[in-house]
Amino acid sequence: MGAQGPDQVVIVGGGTAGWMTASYLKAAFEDRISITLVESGKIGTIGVGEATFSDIRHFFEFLNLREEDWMPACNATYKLAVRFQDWRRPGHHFYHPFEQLRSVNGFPLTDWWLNGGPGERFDQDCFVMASLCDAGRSPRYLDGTLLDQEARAVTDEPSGLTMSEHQGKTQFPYAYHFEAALLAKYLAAYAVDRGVRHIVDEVQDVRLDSRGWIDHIVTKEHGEIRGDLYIDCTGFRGVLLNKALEVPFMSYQDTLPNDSAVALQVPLDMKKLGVRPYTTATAQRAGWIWTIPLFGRIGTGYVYAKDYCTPEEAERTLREFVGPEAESVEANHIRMRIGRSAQSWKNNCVAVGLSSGFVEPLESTGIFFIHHAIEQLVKYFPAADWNPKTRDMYNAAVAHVMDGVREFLAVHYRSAARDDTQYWKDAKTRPVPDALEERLERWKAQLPDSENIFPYYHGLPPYSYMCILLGMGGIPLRSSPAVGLSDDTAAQKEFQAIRGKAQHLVDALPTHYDYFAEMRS
Ligand SMILES: Cc1cc2nc3c(=O)[nH]c(=O)nc-3n(C[C@H](O)[C@H](O)[C@H](O)COP(=O)(O)OP(=O)(O)OC[C@H]3O[C@@H](n4cnc5c(N)ncnc54)[C@H](O)[C@@H]3O)c2cc1C
Ligand SMILES: N[C@@H](Cc1c[nH]c2cc(Cl)ccc12)C(=O)O
Repeated sequence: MGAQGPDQVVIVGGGTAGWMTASYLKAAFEDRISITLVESGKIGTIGVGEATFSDIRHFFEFLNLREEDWMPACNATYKLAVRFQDWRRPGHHFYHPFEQLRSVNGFPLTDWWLNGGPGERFDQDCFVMASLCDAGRSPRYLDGTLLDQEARAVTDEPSGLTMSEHQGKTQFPYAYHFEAALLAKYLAAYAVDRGVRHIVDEVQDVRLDSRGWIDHIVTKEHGEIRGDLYIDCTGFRGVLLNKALEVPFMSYQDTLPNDSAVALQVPLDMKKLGVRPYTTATAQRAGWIWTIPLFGRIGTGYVYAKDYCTPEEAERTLREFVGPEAESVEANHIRMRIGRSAQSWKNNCVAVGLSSGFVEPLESTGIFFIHHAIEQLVKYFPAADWNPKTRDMYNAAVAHVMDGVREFLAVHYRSAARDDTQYWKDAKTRPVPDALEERLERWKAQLPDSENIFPYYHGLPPYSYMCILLGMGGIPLRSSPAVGLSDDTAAQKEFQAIRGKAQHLVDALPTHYDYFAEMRS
């Protein structure tokens, strides 16, 4: 250990979590810490074609990586929204977009929409992005400029803030789709180039000292490896935190029953078919199917609850959904551990990634959890005295993010109008996390705002809750009485402005495919 504190870091696991952590810590502390990353050559990583939050741009900025550098290497595309298909009824869709919701006279535009919006679709009337998604547009022009003046101002946003500090200040207009396994490979080169020692070997044992702290790990071929701080990035196995240090795992299964997935990577002729600029989540009999457009292929998979559907049935449903293009592609069946570790940091071990916690990928939060954990680890990096208060603050921040996202996902199922199978009927009566029942009652009286959603930072702003409640259609909502009593001229003008801007952008912007064909040429 150095004079400042722990400076020998050992990371176990070479998936997205392991390499994101190694590269970020190197960017933060350079050669003032030494990092060894051990990954098994035999135990595979999870990588299915992932979607992200927009905040991940801060990760790339921190590493000084530009889109032109990393995106082509990861088959990445832009994500303007999540499209929820068939959650209300077959044939219905709505978007949860990356776009700040406008307010008029102190009320969100959605409140005015409930009182008398111009059309049937709240997403198209209140957000420009819904029309861009329907039309398959890129958020950038072919020369790389962002879609409009307002969004350009967002790129001048203050730098050097963590994600939680950015929340509510600006809303960047897009996130990404990419192959997480390729990102891990790309970041491995970045990290090794900056001095990270990379060992391919299996950790067979974790030896503790008399206080129960990790003393060293034992590998199959490289013997003992010692460090001050150990980072567990071993995925659902939780080799260090859950197994060796016996930190219990708290399941979220009572409120979020989906525990299984079957995934396919399907090569497609994107030139012919185009590339959708959004993630699609299509409701199914016992769960939902994700469709993530990558460059040259789609990542797709059925997330389901095995209490309601067998793996064979799930694979059959997925293959029928995708069509003949998937015939020669092998399916990957995955059991998901849904919930979080009781503490993600115990003694000298911090878990990052699936070993820390995971919820089903409905709102693409896995990589957001990793990014958030790494930012918090830097913020609360231990000193020589290993002050337990630092650890406690880290554990609270990480737990809040996951518990908050758990609530947000539970809202999706509780509010979905669909009730055609036992799975969807049970979704209406399944218990929800503490305090959400009361929040739902409040939202029936007044749309969600920052005062009445989950009270700690968890990545989701109030407008995200509004989108889900308005789109899912199963919970009665009403506009504020004050909106009904007010002159709505300004609101109607705003609706018109959105429609006009959407039309202009649909006409002016290139297709999503054309943008990436140009970027790669
Ligand atoms: C079905 C599904 C869909 C998902 N979709 C999304 C999405 O759309 N968006 C998103 O943000 N996230 C998504 N995720 C989550 C995302 O894929 C993961 O968070 C991410 O890939 C990080 O995984 P990881 O690195 O924690 O674990 P893994 O990828 O499982 O890596 C574990 C690593 O630990 C190593 N290891 C394990 N045991 C040992 C040992 N004894 N010795 C040495 N090494 C060991 C393995 O070799 C491997 O390198 C999804 C996850 C699943 C399951
Ligand atoms: N901080 C997140 C929150 C967010 C705001 N809008 C959306 C939309 C979707 Cl689909 C996911 C997430 C979000 C972010 O900006 O990424």
